[in-house]
Amino acid sequence: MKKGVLLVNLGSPESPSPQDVKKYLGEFLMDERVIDIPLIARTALVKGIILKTRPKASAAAYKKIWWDEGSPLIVISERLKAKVQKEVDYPVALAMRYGSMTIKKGIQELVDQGVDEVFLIPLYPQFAMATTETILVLTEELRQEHFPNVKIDHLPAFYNKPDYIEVLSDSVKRHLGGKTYDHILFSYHGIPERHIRKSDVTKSHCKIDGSCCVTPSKAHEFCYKHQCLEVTRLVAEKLGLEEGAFSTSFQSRLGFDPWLQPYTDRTIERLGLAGVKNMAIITPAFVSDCLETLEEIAMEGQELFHEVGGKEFTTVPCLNDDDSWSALLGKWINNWAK
Ligand SMILES: C=CC1=C(C)c2cc3[nH]c(cc4nc(cc5[nH]c(cc1n2)c(C)c5CCC(=O)O)C(CCC(=O)O)=C4C)c(C)c3C=C
Ligand SMILES: [Fe+2]
Ligand SMILES: [Fe+2]
Repeated sequence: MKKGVLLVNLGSPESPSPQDVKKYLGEFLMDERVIDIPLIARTALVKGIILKTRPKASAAAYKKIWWDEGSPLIVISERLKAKVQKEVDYPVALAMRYGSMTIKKGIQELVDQGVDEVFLIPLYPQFAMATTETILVLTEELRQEHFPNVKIDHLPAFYNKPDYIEVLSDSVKRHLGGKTYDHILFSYHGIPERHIRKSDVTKSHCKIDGSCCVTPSKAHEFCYKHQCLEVTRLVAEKLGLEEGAFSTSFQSRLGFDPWLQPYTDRTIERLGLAGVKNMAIITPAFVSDCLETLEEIAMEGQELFHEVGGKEFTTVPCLNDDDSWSALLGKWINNWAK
């Protein structure tokens, strides 16, 4: 069998125009694992409400972070792919869950090079139904329909792999440069609390309040909140951060359902009002910088912090195309191929 690798990230609009943003959001939010309500209600919510107002505001946000080469998330993922390719002897392709760089095209690109055994790498450290699961389900559907002779393995969520924690901690240390901060905030993309309950394989473990997340359980293999809290704990331990000098929060909520808490914007506000002058923020749910890190955190978050009396707001870049990150992916790929 000939082996190949498919890296998959979320995707981005084709351009920051309201039309392209609307098209992208339409595909993304109509995914039943992102907005997980019945089709009729989802269509009414997405097409009848969200797509009438959000594309204009989102397009303005995308314009602020767009690069000459395109969307930061796509450009960074392409740079990462090129570096991973240098680490391994197998063909590496890149696809996005939404948009024109489809998973089907990614598999086809590998098949055209003779590949019939694919290592699928969802580029998310933590499992969530809105990210890893939707990639795995769609890939399996595509395999059955178009590539029945191709074998596909995948890399599970890697949030607690010691080598990942080491690479992430080293990157954070390098970017924080030995300075001391009043507070270090680990901000993860939020999800509705309901998603946590749905992904609970035991059907009774997850209580959302966080107490369950520190009680060992089979549920943790698919519990986004547990996995986020673990990344914070493990990185804080590696960096020797003291209890109280760091915390975890969840950003980017949408709609009126309860999402994982505490919310990042309210946490930044609370920290500033409590007298924190100098804070750093790390975003380990994202492996590449994107709208949610470059605009929501580095721009909006900073503005909010200054409004409530904060002075220095340092954002740590994602792993992006760091040499140590591409080398680690190369190591995981070579281990899989053995
Ligand atoms: C119900 C809505 C959403 C869920 C659930 C959700 C989960 C989720 N998303 C990411 C990663 C990214 N999300 C990004 C953008 C983004 N996310 C949502 C909604 C949900 N995400 C929206 C509407 C948007 C678009 C922007 C906006 O209008 O606010 C991005 C950035 C993409 C880019 O082009 O830069 C990423 C990355 C994770 C990891 C996650 C669950 C764990
Ligand atoms: Fe999102
Ligand atoms: Fe939990």
